[in-house]
Amino acid sequence: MNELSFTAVHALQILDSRGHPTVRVTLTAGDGVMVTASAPSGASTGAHEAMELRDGGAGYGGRGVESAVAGINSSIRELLLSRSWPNQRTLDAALCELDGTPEKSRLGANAIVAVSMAAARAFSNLSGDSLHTWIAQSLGTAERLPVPHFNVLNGGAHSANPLAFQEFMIAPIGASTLPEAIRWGSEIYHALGAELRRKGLSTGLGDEGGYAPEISKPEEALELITQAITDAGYSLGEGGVSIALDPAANYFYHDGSYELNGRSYTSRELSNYYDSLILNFPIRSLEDPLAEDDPRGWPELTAALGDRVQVVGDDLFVSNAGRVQIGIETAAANAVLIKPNQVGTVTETLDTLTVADQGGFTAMVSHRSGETEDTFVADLAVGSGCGQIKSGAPARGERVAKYNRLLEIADASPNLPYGLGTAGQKNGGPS
Ligand SMILES: O=C(O)[C@@H](CO)OP(=O)(O)O
Ligand SMILES: [Mg+2]
Repeated sequence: MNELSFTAVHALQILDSRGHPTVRVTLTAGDGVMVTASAPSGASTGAHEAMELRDGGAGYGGRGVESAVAGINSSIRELLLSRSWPNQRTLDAALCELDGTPEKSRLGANAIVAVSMAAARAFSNLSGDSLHTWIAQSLGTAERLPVPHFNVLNGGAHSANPLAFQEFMIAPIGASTLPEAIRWGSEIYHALGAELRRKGLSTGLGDEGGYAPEISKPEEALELITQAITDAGYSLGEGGVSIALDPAANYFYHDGSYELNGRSYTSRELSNYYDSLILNFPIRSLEDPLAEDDPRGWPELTAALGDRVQVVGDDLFVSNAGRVQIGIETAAANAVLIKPNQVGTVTETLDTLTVADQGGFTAMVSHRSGETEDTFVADLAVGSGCGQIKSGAPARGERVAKYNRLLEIADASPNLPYGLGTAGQKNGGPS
């Protein structure tokens, strides 16, 4: 196989969907082909995420995105041009070595992930395959079009409303094709808007394009969403549309207890509360139901609910293979959320997917709340064959960029299967 060489490396600052600066990089390969990637950025972050160089955040040394860009245009540029590259793993390892810190804080995880994703595009071009097929070949997986999990109602750190839970997602698991799933999602999103207008509630949006009405109880949100699903003409649950929640519990965990609905919950009480929500609503997946600093709570919750719902670690695992391995050994969850910028390179992201799969965990590929028009995660979801993606609401450019990329892939590869696949088999849904 040919090795990859580069003739130019250039980074610049662009804006993300929240209007904050972020990094875009363009690499020119030896054959003249240019590839680009941009780094997203989270608002509700795990303590163990790789560290981006970001403006204004505490603990970032005030160096900001400008230094991330400067690092790419100097030392990373020098590294990439200094030799040819046999594969992604070698290139990512060299980036990590150049950074030299465990959390990628010197060059910045935002600089490193943008370069790593652009390099993956260059390697896929060199191999003559699409990015998703190159990912599948790197992982040894079968490609699959994932079930989109549309975040139609926002709370928590992604909105100003009093709702503690961060994300209320709809998953058209009963659709038979990806285009159909996307149509269902968009129809339900509009039905929800109409429902909110009828009730005199705000149709203002949160960070991920979902509505952010002034409601405070999760049950109210779930009633509105199930009504919208029915109004749009779809059935609830298997064969129709299921619901996934990301409470992002770090953000309502204070001094050892969970503060929501005007009271305090222990982790066991919160687990019982989720149990009642699961009984009353067609919920298939619960992400970060507990805080990352509640190590005893996670295995208890997973033992109680894990045979009925997917229990996904996001802030808990931060897409880190070592942390997922511990999660598997302690049965702390049964699934992992995959965000390349949480861990910082494509190679580490793929390794985490492999560890999860080997340990019997399912995986869901995810965007960040601060996004760009980059569509890498759409290809990652297809190539990994994990069967699930979340990319916000079916509205707003930076969110639909990913769904539109999935539609493009579906159009170009009509024989790819659609659906949850093993993610459904392990968690009670149809394949
Ligand atoms: O918690 C999450 O899952 C994400 C993405 O939806 O949010 P953020 O990017 O703010 O961490
Ligand atoms: Mg999350």
